[in-house]
Amino acid sequence: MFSLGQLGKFRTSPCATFRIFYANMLTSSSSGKKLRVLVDMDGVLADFEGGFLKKYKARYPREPFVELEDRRGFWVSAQYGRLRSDLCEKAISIWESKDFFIDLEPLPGGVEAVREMAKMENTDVFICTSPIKHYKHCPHEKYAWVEKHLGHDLLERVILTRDKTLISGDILIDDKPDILGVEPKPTWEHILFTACHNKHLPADPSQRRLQSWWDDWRSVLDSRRK
Ligand SMILES: Cc1cn([C@H]2C[C@H](O)[C@@H](COP(=O)(O)O)O2)c(=O)[nH]c1=O
Ligand SMILES: [Mg+2]
Repeated sequence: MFSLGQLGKFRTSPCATFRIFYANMLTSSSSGKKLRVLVDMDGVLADFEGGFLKKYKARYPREPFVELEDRRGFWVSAQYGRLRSDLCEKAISIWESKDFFIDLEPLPGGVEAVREMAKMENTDVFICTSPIKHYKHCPHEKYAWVEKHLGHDLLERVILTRDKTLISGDILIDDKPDILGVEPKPTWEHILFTACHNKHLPADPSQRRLQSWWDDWRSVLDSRRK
């Protein structure tokens, strides 16, 4: 704030000076000083893998399946297709069904972490998630999941996109190891969130990880603050 002495040095009137001062304050807080955190949903906030396996076993009790500890690679459908070619379609039928996305359980600590981020000063948090192209249930249920677990206000912060490289942010917390799209140089640093399908990948010194929501995500955010 300015002292009265400092105000005397301004050529404009005190009222005009305060108007300029507050305008500058508003401009600087909305011009990129806040840390913008993008948080993925499936595999980061919502237990996609656990929910899939439970519903797959219930619908196809006699078919082979992959234990979560044996999961390799991001695409469930690809691994099931390698097990037996027709199982790829059976896997897809699970997440294309009504109530798949809304029924996903929250992953431990995720909802609490997002709620805390949303209250942090100088931080803007967004839920950044890719819907499936079979759009009958998924987009609606993703919004419903956010409302159910994070509350109505967080609906303002939902971004549905098939291409996360187009979204600007400082950090993207996501379980998919390779996040590609039309923008070759996304603005965010990708923090790889550990999941059953990516935990065996060799350590990559150029990519930071969060092992879970019990890991020190606050320090990761702080490390990107300007
Ligand atoms: C494993 C797997 C996932 N999907 C779909 C399901 C979700 O809508 C997205 C992943 O979204 P995220 O924002 O990257 O978490 O992909 C799929 O179509 N096939 C799969 O095998
Ligand atoms: Mg994900």
